[in-house]
Amino acid sequence: MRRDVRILLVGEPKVGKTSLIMSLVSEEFPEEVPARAEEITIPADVTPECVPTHIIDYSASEQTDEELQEEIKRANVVCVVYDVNSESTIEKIKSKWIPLVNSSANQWSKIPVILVGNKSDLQGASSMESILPIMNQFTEIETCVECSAKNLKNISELFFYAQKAVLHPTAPLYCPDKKELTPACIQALTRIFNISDQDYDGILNDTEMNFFQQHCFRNPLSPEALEDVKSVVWKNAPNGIKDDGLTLSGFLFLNMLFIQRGRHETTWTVLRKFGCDDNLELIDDYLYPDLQVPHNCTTELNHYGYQFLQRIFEKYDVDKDGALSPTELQNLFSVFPYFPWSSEVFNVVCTDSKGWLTLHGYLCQWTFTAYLDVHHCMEYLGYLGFTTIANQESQTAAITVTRSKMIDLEKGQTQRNVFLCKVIGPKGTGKTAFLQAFLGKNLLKNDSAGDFSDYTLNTVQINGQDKYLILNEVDVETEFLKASVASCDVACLMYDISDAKSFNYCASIYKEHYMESRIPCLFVASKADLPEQKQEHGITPEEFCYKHRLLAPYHFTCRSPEGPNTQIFSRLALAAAFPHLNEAELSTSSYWLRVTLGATAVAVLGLAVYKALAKHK
Ligand SMILES: Nc1nc2c(ncn2[C@@H]2O[C@H](COP(=O)(O)OP(=O)(O)OP(=O)(O)O)[C@@H](O)[C@H]2O)c(=O)[nH]1
Ligand SMILES: [Ca+2]
Ligand SMILES: [Ca+2]
Ligand SMILES: [Mg+2]
Ligand SMILES: [Mg+2]
Repeated sequence: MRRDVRILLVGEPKVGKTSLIMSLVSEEFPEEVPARAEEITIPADVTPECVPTHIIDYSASEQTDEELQEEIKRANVVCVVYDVNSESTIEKIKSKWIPLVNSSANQWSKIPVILVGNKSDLQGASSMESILPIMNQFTEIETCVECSAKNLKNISELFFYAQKAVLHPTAPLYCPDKKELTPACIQALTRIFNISDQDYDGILNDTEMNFFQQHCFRNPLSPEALEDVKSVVWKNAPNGIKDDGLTLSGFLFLNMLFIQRGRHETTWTVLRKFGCDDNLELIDDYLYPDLQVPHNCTTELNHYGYQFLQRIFEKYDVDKDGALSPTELQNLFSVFPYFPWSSEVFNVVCTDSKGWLTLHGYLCQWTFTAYLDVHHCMEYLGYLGFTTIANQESQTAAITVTRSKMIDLEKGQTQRNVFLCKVIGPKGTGKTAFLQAFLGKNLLKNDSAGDFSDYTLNTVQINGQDKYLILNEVDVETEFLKASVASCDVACLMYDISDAKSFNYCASIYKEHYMESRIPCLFVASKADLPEQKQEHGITPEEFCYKHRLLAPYHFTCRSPEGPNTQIFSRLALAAAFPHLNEAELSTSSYWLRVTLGATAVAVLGLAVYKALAKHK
């Protein structure tokens, strides 16, 4: 909504423009007036809409045509004044004044016009007969009013209408020609209806209408008023009421009625409460609230966020099967201007056997967006009506910004719930298979289809609590690893047991990026079902890890009868959550490490022996 209003009065000489302004200001009719009144400003607190308002006079005897055009450009609304007793001043409305206003305004937005018939005290018959055809011809005319500067009749009304035409314009909402709401208005109101229809039965029941009323107008609706509203709709639009509640068409009808009765401000209040600007687009302040995320801090959904999102899931899971079918998901996003999630999503988080998002997968996806792209996350929450339903000032209430990781490291504990793990290794090592295994999907069995993302996300239990772990695969060959890419909560360096060159990459990545850092590291030996090749590195991976006080490489394979072993993911999460423990733990337990190192060697040997025996069969 505009923060000030500039009203310009134009019209033929001697119709009474200056007198109208003087009458408003002094509350009495001035017998003598100058040709042109000084610009006056009415302070916000004495105007009905509480917006400072400037009133500007025009006089042909004092101003040039250029000056007039300049003033029209600066005006927010133009009052074309005529004399109700003078046909020639009425004729000039369409032959001169409205074309002049239109040609001065910029081509995209027409300046609203109000027709003001002055000197009604001298009037014989009403001028309405001559005025109505003009109103029909020019849709930019908001309204017309007959008044008298002499009797002080309708003077404050005139300025009130002018103010309203600026603050609550008709044009975006309503086509006077077709006598219906504009498509943009229908779209905006439909979104509002869908958000307010909390149980998603297509009807606003009494509770939902009260909630809506409270949200928009901060006051409750009396039971009588509620019944009145419903009966007005029922009488005029019978399919506007169903099961004693308001349907979407009833809701649209009601808003049209407000507008037709000149109560635009009611519909505008509703639209603005739900974030619309004067063009019926959601305003930036609403979609992108300011949120500062300092360096070394991350963003997570908090319980307000999860509670709201779960509610939305349950609302749209109409068949209550615990998963969102494509149609259900489509409906969930019906309040969005575009579909926000690509098909990749279905390979980033868990789905059911049909490939549909379960509540768990859905919450994981939101967690993911909140962590990696918090501004989009808040934008989406805005479309979904978070502030309305959760009764919060802005979407920032759904987000927790974690404290700096430096503090976590100092204190030796973290309040974070979401951790980022980089899975780094040469191309073809099996990173994607590893990432998909985290979702319980076996790439070798073609459990998953479609586009793979470089990310997967799931929950992992740490000390009985669910934590989110994000895996992000990074090919080391394609781009030389940048420090910013290396940064994470835990690094998973992956080499291919069957490729003699692959460990070299991991070893150099480790030395370059992690050896001196406080980021815990785990080595994973992939394709553990294949015969192990001797790595072309001075020392064996086991020796390398031992030397650098790391856990021995974890052997991982997707090709085992019982499917991939997922224990590694708990290990990664644990290392991410307790980075400070790792070094200490490892240095005091080196004896035990040596034991596990030995055990691994035997296990590998065992496998090799088995393979050799199998060959001989
Ligand atoms: N009876 C009657 N006379 C009015 C009314 N309003 C203005 N007049 C008279 O009409 C004449 C012109 O009024 P102005 O206010 O000077 O008209 P204006 O439109 O400002 O004229 P310009 O500045 O020359 O363009 C004056 O004699 C006013 O007293 C009214 O409501 N009723
Ligand atoms: Ca409902
Ligand atoms: Ca469902
Ligand atoms: Mg004048
Ligand atoms: Mg890959």
